[in-house]
Amino acid sequence: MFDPAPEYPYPDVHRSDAAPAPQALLTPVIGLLGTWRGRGRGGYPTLAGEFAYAQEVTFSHDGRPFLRYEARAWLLDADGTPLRPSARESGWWRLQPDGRVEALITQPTGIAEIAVGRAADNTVDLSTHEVALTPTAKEVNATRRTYVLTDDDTLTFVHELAAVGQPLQHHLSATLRRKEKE
Ligand code: HEM
Repeated sequence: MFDPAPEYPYPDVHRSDAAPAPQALLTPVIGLLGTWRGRGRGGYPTLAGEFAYAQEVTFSHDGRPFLRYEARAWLLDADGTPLRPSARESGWWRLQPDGRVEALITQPTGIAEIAVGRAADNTVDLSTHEVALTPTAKEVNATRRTYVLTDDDTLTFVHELAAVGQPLQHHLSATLRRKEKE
């Protein structure tokens, strides 16, 4: 006979004052917990021009020393009206002693990144360790992501990209605000 399992008993939490308490290694990234939303601009030498976009980013944890990370973006026209869905990605940021971070990030465009870096002084800086591509993905060689908490409720994000034959350079910058605490 089928014995149904109970509901998953360890939900993710999006704030530092909820149970379970964040694991001690998460200390340098505690300020990121929650959902962030804002606007940015992007471009690349291979693209016709700059573009405007909006982005929503969520960090949560389940009491263990890693963050669950999710981000989705959508393009905006000159009036701020949504044009179409754009990049999405999700992954895991594994916190190590001394603020070292190992991140695994995958995208529906066939790109899987392993990035390493540090979280310290309200800044997380992640650079490519390895990129894996599905057979039909665009060529991506490296990225660099910098997240800076400029105050409790403001997160800036800069993304640099080495792809399709171009050296590492600016692809995106955004300023995000914390959504109401859940
Ligand atoms: C907020 C997130 C992002 C936004 C809004 C964004 C936006 C865009 C846009 C608008 C394009 C032009 C093609 C198109 O219209 O779809 C593009 C191209 C591209 N993006 Fe992004 N992107 C984002 C994140 C990323 C990330 C994380 C990577 C790689 C790890 C990436 C790699 C690329 C590559 C390789 C191209 C193709 C360039 C070419 O073929 O000339 N993007 N992006």
